[in-house]
Amino acid sequence: MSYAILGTGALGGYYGACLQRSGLDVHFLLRSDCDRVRTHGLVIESPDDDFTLPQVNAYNDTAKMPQCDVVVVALKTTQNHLLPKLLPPVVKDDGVVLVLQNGLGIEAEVARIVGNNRVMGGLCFLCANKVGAGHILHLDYKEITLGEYTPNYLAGGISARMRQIAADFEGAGIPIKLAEDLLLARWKKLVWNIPYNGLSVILDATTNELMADNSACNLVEDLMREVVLGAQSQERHIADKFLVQMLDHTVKMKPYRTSMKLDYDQKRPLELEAIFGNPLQVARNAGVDLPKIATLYQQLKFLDAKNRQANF
Ligand SMILES: NC(=O)C1=CN([C@@H]2O[C@H](COP(=O)(O)OP(=O)(O)OC[C@H]3O[C@@H](n4cnc5c(N)ncnc54)[C@H](OP(=O)(O)O)[C@@H]3O)[C@@H](O)[C@H]2O)C=CC1
Ligand SMILES: CC(C)(CO)C(=O)C(=O)O
Repeated sequence: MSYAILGTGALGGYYGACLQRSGLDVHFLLRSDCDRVRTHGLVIESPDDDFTLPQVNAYNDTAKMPQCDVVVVALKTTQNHLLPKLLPPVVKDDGVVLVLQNGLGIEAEVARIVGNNRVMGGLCFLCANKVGAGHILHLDYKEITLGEYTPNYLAGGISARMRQIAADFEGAGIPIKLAEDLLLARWKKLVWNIPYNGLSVILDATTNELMADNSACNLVEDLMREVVLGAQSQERHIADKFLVQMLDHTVKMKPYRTSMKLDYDQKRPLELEAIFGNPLQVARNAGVDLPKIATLYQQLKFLDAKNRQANF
């Protein structure tokens, strides 16, 4: 299958480069780095092994890209207002859009653009940063959980095309899990993203600093429990042992500045609606308030606005 990568930053650059290295036909959409990457290619630094792709198919416009079987959305969700223009030229009629972004409800937005049958979601447990033009630093982890999108997020089961995409990624060295229920998988990812992304900004802390402090750790757990309530409001159940696993995982993780903290430090817009606003809204629509998450969201909105004003 052919792959289009929309947004060749940390996540798109890393996975796209792995796919190309494994021999697949990959096409990269870039913004500021396009000229540089067209002439010098992509550089990946990774604890697994460093590699360079001296030549890649680089574009600055999806209208110039070939139509692809799998179109990976790897922009920040703050750029998703561009998707109605970016997606239609690049997805084959029988192709699929694979949303690899963090957050909730994005597949439904994409389905409104390309149709209900052409959307899949993926949750990436990856720690990677873009450190220069066409230069990606992969720090830790890389597993992706794939799930089919269906209208209203009913459990979509395991499809043949999920298996095909999984085989391509696995062939490129990326471990894949297949989820029968994308919505459950998305809420499970929020168990990590809501506390750690939010608190890393509010408390100006790395993951290890949060885990080393009792009161911060208690707050992480309280927030995780509210995410579980949010999931319950959508009839999705997350067991306590999953929370324990996430806490454990984070203690063992290399000290990490979350993607939201990196955005904040670089005065880029924060992915607040996808990670906080949408989950709060769907829970509220089901009659469930999540007060600690709502407080975190309000504080983050303030800091995000102030941070970006200071940018001008
Ligand atoms: N990084 C990680 O380890 C993880 C990230 N995620 C999620 O993945 C998503 C992507 O994050 P991440 O890769 O870190 O973000 P990055 O900012 O590193 O990458 C996004 C890329 O999109 C490019 N871009 C933005 N607008 C356009 C446009 N109009 N046309 C072409 N390219 C554009 C940016 O270009 P430019 O360089 O010019 O700004 C940037 O390189 C987010 O939802 C994030 O939450 C999830 C798990 C882990
Ligand atoms: C869980 C983690 C660290 C990696 O996937 C992440 O999603 C983030 O930093 O936003």
